[in-house]
Amino acid sequence: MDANQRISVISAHLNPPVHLQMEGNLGLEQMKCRAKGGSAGFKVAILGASGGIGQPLSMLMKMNPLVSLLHLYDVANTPGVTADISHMDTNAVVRGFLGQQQLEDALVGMDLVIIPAGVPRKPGMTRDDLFNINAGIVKTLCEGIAKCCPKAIVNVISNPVNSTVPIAAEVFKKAGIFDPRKLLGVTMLDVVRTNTFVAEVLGLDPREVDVPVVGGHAGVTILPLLSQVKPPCSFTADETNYLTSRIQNGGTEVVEAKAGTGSATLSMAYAAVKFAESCLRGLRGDASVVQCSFVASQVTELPFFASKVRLGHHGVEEIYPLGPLSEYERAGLDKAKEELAASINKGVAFAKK
Ligand SMILES: NC(=O)c1ccc[n+]([C@@H]2O[C@H](COP(=O)([O-])OP(=O)(O)OC[C@H]3O[C@@H](n4cnc5c(N)ncnc54)[C@H](O)[C@@H]3O)[C@@H](O)[C@H]2O)c1
Ligand SMILES: O=C(O)C[C@H](O)C(=O)O
Repeated sequence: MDANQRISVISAHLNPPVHLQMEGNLGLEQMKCRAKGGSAGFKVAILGASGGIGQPLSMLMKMNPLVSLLHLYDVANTPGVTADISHMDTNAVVRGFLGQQQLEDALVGMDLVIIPAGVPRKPGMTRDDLFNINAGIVKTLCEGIAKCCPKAIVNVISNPVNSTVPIAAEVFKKAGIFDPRKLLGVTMLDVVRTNTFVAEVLGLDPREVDVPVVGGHAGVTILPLLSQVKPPCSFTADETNYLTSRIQNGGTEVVEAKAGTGSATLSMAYAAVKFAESCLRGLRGDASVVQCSFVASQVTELPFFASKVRLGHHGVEEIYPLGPLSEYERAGLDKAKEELAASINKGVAFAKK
């Protein structure tokens, strides 16, 4: 870097870097080069970065060595969050973007876009009660993605996931860029919770436990396949009932404990980073990266369904079948599919309006 460039970088840092139009002669393209630094890495945008999930998620992604450039976008408070996180002495370069007029700059060139933008539940609400506000937010953000980074992998966190993922798909179809491999609804928190609760019952370290959770991300659509638990073991009927109910109501447990101040944020940020890291490892070409996710699918007759997927260079490379189900799980699957069908249709109808 020559002296002029150094002066430009210093002056940019004296004025908090809220957007990429740097002073001096350091333009967007050069900035992207600098952001790559000496080491290879992926470019990741977080939309809704100032929120309860967005802030810890931004912090954890800044700590992730696979990330070289981190764009933090929100309609509020990104200057402060960006200034704060940018002081962490990790590799990723952080840039903030505030408000709709900076959405496109936030998205250009991104490899992975994570969307936790939108309102959370309060006690007494279902995730579907968030539809009226969050559907429009996700639609607008996905229109930006379609225009500015149509090849990016997209991780949708905003609820109701069972509807927001179909909305995103419709937006991408309308723009002519839909690639089902690249759109992933984040159901990782259900897996994280399941592993934790199962480990409690079995007296194991949760890191040793792995249970697939299929279906969707709301109430009865969250279907843990306890019969497929690793390490293999069996549960009594009471244990199965207790675990299934606790897993399906895990979100509500947090919403009620937070008593009107929001829903899961910290465990969600943890789960989102675990999932995003798997997507990045897939992009990098790591073998056998498998997670559960709500994706366009032919595993059932529904157009979207959560199940185990293998992640690779293009996103979802393979979707695994559900495997053998217990009678209890088969009954759960019927209930899950009925509710899921309605949520998917609602999302599609909204996006087609
Ligand atoms: N998929 C999951 O497992 C899961 C888990 C927890 C929460 N959630 C969902 O994630 C969403 C966010 O939850 P939270 O607790 O972080 O909420 P929050 O209210 O704390 O934060 C949401 C953020 O989104 C921003 N925002 C609003 N409109 C925006 C727009 N048009 N563009 C960009 N940003 C915008 C807000 O300014 C805010 O910073 C909720 O819908 C919640 O239900 C999903
Ligand atoms: O429960 C919620 O509303 C948030 C999230 O979907 C969760 O599962 O914690």
